[in-house]
Amino acid sequence: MDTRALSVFLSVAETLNFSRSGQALHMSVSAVSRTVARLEQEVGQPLFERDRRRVTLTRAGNEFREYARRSLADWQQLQRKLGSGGELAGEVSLYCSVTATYTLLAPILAALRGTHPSLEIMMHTGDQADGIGRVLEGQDDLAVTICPLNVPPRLEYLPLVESPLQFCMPASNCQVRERVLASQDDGRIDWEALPLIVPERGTTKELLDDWLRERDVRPQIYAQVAGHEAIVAMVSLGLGIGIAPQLVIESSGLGSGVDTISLEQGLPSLSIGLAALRQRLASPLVRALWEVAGQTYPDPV
Ligand SMILES: CC(=O)[C@](C)(O)C(=O)O
Repeated sequence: MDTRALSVFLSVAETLNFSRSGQALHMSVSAVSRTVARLEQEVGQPLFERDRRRVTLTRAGNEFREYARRSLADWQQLQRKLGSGGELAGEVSLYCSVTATYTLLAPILAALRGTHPSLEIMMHTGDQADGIGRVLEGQDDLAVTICPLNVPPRLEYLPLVESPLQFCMPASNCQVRERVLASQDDGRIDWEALPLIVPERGTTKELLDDWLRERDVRPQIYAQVAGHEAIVAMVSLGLGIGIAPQLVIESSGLGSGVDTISLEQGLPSLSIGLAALRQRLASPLVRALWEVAGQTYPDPV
């Protein structure tokens, strides 16, 4: 984009004097004339009328002045947005669970501060199960989420880490724990006798439902909860057994409050990663975060 030519034109449109504009722009009069002549060629019409006494704008020149002002203003705005030296600047909105902010995301954001210091993250936290819906509806550019069983075609998914989905029980002595331990001694857990704290919605709920159905277990649901952190918290209080990704159990700060229940045929491992609309990945800002995330976790399996 030849913004220089537009600036020269705007100066002449202002001074209506080629030599005065030349002086102001530190250009020779002939260079100013050549620049204007080139623009007139591109437009296909004269922009100025010149006679020996004065210079005036033609009608096309007046129109072109509006265009040149708009273009230069847009260009300057874009430059400001991109920061000096073409650096990416602007906001990306990201949805994730509280756990994801201080586990998965912490190293990604640290890397971003080095590579793209003017990229700002607008973070929204909540149940990771809502991430896919929020991205599909355009509420957020990106979400950290467990890979859905079926990735919608409009969506791109970038796996970052794997974490096994685990059953967990209270770590301190209580009725629930005693019952789990007693039934474990018999070699099998009586699932129907244990209060179960389960996810309200999302992939982990679907996986648990499948797991229970395959074993013909009709569980006693104690509570349906939004967010794995809430499940772990309730389990640590002795209210029941629950499920959560190992990552959430380990980093909950309540880690010592819950124990994982080891099973021969437990729940499947989960892929946790980033989701975005394909279309949104065309934005350089969204793409930058995506790429830095991929570099931060190069080997997700
Ligand atoms: C998907 C995700 O962000 C976690 C950390 O696994 C979760 O919150 O469940």
